[in-house]
Amino acid sequence: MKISEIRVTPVAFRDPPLLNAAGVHEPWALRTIVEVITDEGLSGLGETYGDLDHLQKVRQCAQALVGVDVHHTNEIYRRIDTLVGDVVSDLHGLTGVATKEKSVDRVFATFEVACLDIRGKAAGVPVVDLLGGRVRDAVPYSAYLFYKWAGHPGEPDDRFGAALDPEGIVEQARFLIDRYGFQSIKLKGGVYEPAQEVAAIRALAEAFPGVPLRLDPNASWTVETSIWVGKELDGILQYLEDPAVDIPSMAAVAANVPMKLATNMCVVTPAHLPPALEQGAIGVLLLDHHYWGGLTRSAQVAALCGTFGLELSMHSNSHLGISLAAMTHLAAATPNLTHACDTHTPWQDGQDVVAPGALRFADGAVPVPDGPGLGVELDRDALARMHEQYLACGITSRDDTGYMQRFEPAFSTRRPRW
Ligand SMILES: O=C([O-])C(=O)C[C@H](O)[C@@H](O)C(=O)[O-]
Ligand SMILES: [Mg+2]
Repeated sequence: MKISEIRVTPVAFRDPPLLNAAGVHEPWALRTIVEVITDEGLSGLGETYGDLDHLQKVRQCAQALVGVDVHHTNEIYRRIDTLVGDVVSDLHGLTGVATKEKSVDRVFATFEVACLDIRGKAAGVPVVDLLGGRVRDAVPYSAYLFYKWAGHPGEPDDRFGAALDPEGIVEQARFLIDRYGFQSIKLKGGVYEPAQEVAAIRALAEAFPGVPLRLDPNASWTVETSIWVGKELDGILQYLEDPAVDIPSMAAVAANVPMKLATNMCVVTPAHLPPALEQGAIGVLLLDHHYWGGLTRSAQVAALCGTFGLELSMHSNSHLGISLAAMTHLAAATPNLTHACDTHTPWQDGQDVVAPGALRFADGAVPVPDGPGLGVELDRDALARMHEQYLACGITSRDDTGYMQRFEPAFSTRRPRW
């Protein structure tokens, strides 16, 4: 089953003004959709970041993969490793440092997912079966709360409304839980003074007793502030995500707070695991196949985490249904991924490049799609429409900070901020 063609299509979709430590989400989020087609006429789907420098690398690598068998992912990795010469970093900086290895893994991941989609279709089995088979029929996700403006400046309010204080955050949680049935809650912090974010978590604990809660300020706090927050939220947080900026400061926090620390920022590539383990910096790793090198490599990292006593959750950026399907197959096949995963799906509010039906939420969980491969089909009209949106929207790389500075020129992403 040799690759005969790869189509790479950047797309844009509406995104609400979600606030984070880097600034605020722009009106359009970007993704790149990859279709790998084989000489036998089977095709597979991948989804990845839409930032221009990453898109260019995906395009360049796509050409170099024609002729490779879809089973030969080592050869696919080798070719991509040769081509991805320099480091690609996120402008928003919310997924940790950029390294050469991570840049290669980020490009490779989308092709690996598409190859697994093809291999599943060829064998007549879902991708989860290529990863060892399901250990759960449905994958729990958490309600991913954000402080947010009522709407983008100059536009009408969106359907989610404003959430600028603890009451607004509780209201947002109710809105998402009523619609999706989520049974865990994550609050994106690093936006307001830590005391306000502590108050928001306390308000959530009161409104949703017994529901696991997490807080993620994206490395906005000093070690001292992180320890203060950790002690304030003793017995309330399930885990505290990336309070401090690097492995040594996370280790200093971990030694002094009662709950486990989680990360998708200080451990983002295999080379970060040994120092993080040695220093006891984290108790939970947020996997993300988009930068951990695809589904198979993520499963290997998960096994390693099991060996070394790290718990697992899953990280998410703004994404569409191909990614949600891939995340769900991976999580369904990963026995030690016991925490509910992050997803931005509710914020995309039904916009998608995949045909409706295969993916749905029931009680906050996504049942593993049954069809062969990823189990999702491309909606070509939606793809064309979202590509037109990409061409028209004028955004080519995510820049939460630049967008925020249009409204608050003094806004700074200094870390730690508090
Ligand atoms: O640390 C995290 O969980 C993230 O960085 C997830 C997303 O990037 C989130 O912060 C966002 O989209 O603003
Ligand atoms: Mg995080």
